[in-house]
Amino acid sequence: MALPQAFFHNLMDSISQWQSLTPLFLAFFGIFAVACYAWICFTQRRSNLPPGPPGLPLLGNLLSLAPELHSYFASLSQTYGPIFSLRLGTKSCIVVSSPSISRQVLKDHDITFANRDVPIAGRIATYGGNDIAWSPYGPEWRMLRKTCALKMLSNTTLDSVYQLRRNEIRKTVGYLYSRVGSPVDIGEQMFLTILNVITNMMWGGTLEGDERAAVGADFRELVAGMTGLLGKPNLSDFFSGLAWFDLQGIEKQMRLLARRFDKIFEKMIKLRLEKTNMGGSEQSKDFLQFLLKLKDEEDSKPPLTMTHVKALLMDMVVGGSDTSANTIEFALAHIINEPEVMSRVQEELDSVVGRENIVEESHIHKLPYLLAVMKETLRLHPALPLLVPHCPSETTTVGGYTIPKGSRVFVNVWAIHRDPNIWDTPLKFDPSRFLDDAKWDFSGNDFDYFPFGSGRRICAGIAMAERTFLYSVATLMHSFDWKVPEGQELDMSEKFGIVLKKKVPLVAVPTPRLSNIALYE
Ligand code: HEM
Repeated sequence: MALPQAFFHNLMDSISQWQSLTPLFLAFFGIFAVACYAWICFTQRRSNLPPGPPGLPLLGNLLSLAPELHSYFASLSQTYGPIFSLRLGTKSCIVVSSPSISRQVLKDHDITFANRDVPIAGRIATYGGNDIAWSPYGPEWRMLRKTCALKMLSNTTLDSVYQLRRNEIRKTVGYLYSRVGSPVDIGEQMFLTILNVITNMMWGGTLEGDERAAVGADFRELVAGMTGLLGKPNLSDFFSGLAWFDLQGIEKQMRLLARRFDKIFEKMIKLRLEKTNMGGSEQSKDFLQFLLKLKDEEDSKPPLTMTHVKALLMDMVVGGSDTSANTIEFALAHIINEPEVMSRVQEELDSVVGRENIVEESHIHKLPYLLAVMKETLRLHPALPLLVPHCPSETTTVGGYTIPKGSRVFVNVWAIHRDPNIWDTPLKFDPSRFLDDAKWDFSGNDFDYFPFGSGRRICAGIAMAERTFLYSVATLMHSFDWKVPEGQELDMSEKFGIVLKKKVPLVAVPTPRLSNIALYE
């Protein structure tokens, strides 16, 4: 259903439940609407906002938004240029779609734009925005980011928990071997593998067996629910006066999901504290234990509270799972779709790993073609196509236009990655473009290519994402040949959300390619 229809449908549903709307409320609403409109006209006339499509009184451009926001914004930039503005209710939104303007936002004015305009759904999901992704730029954000960088996402920590990744990926290989000849939902398998790695790093062996599998299934549903709600335009964000009514029910749904997450976190924290109190060899060195210890240290500044601890756990689960799993799913879809790419990936693996061994993480640095496949996948399908929206802490001039303090700034990295002025045959999946030119990496220094963002708010999990992708795809392509089920065709279309995903899940059939059965155990 198109967004405006869906939007109105929801709205009418909500309104129809409100049989008791009183004339007083309607009068209040009318005065409020007229006042908002007058105020917006007044401020717009005085401002030098970037150009943009004309909007309706009060609603602005809300009703013309298309569900696939990233491609819709790309098409608007063809008309209105590399920086344009939209008005969504009372909120100014700015969309940036060129390397030079992205550089101004994310590098020249990095500190000013290193803030977030936190949507209501984001605030509820993260214990009031007390996490890394939604905290405003400042000491608290710095402390949270440093804590994660040092204790969960650094190369040293990642090296020390390689065995966890290895165990999970070997379990997945074993499962796939049991499904030889049958269709497998690859995104689902990758999500569960990655989630198990992350939760293992967070709270170690706290859960075992069936209970662990049950928590995994629960998480997948919860993460999908949360990223879905985070990608939906919410009236309450665009008309703060209406937030109280939660007309689309987004706040209510998010509260339910957040409560379910919280229950799991509470349980893990309780179990971890019990184990820690038992002392001695029972103590393990997982992230949760480190956080709980840091929380009790009086000299930690700013102090780390229990709310922060839970919000960080949420960032790791929600930020780290769907992003990596969806990228792997897109990559495998392209590899399966392009026999030449599949041959080159497998030839490289055979020459570096050999068919008598299994892939180890130490191999991944010797696989330049596979790294090029990762870069090409993230060029065509950057996991966060509009990054996490930025927000200037003061009114700033960018590209000659005024960007008002508090506006929501979308950087359309998806459009830049497909710009024919930058890329030859931009819609073709061609990893070799990254072999010929080594200038593109994940550092965010080049604004032609920055799938992890750039500047202070660049992704905190790049090292983990890179290892997860390369190790998983290498293992899957080394152990199996893949094809789509008889009579089916691969559909490569995307579905927009705060995290981009495949519209149609990738289902493929594995065939073993290693002769020694022991390599699948
Ligand atoms: C293919 C995988 C991934 C991609 C493409 C990706 C991409 C991104 C992007 C584009 C941003 C926003 C940057 C900005 O706002 O300018 C971001 C933020 C973030 N990512 Fe990732 N990410 C991935 C995996 C991960 C993983 C595995 C983790 C951790 C386990 C992680 C944790 C975070 C966090 C905490 C932030 C917020 C940073 C901040 O606001 O300071 N990401 N990511």
